[in-house]
Amino acid sequence: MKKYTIGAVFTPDLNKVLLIKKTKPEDQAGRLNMPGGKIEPGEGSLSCVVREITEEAGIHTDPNKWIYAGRIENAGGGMFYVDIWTIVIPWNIAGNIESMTEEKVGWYNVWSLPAYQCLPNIHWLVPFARNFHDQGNFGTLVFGEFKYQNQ
Ligand SMILES: Nc1nc2c([nH]c(=O)n2[C@H]2C[C@H](O)[C@@H](COP(=O)(O)OP(=O)(O)OP(=O)(O)O)O2)c(=O)[nH]1
Repeated sequence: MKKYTIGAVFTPDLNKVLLIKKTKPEDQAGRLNMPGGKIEPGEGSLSCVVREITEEAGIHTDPNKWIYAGRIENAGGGMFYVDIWTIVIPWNIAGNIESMTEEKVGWYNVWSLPAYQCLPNIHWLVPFARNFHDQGNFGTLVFGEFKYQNQ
């Protein structure tokens, strides 16, 4: 079973999301995704997302501030899952993001994500994750478990 995390990181105004230009795996190369990566043996899902954001964007995030948003997995389960985490970070930390690997990180306007550059499910994962922080939308919060059809 392959286990991954991705982190939806927002600025305090909820207008910008942190995305990374992927170079791997092959099906993601050249496209924008949220930062994240593989959960190491013995590592917790939350620890993984905190570590990956540091490794990829050079910022430390408070583990207590992350919200678990849901999980996407293959239909039937057993092959892989991706845990989705989300956080709002303070402006002074948002201003300090830095690409730590060849995969460049940057802030993107949530209202005008570049259509063809993003992984397809980014277009629903971003508003889904954003909803957890949007006080205007309290009461409509939906938690999820989303399964993909087996290929
Ligand atoms: N948005 C989105 N992300 C996905 C999907 N499937 C999937 O694996 N991911 C994410 C989870 C991981 O962050 C990343 C795949 O891991 P990776 O190739 O970048 O990293 P890796 O396994 O080498 O792990 P690491 O070296 O960064 O720890 O893609 C998906 O369907 N949608």
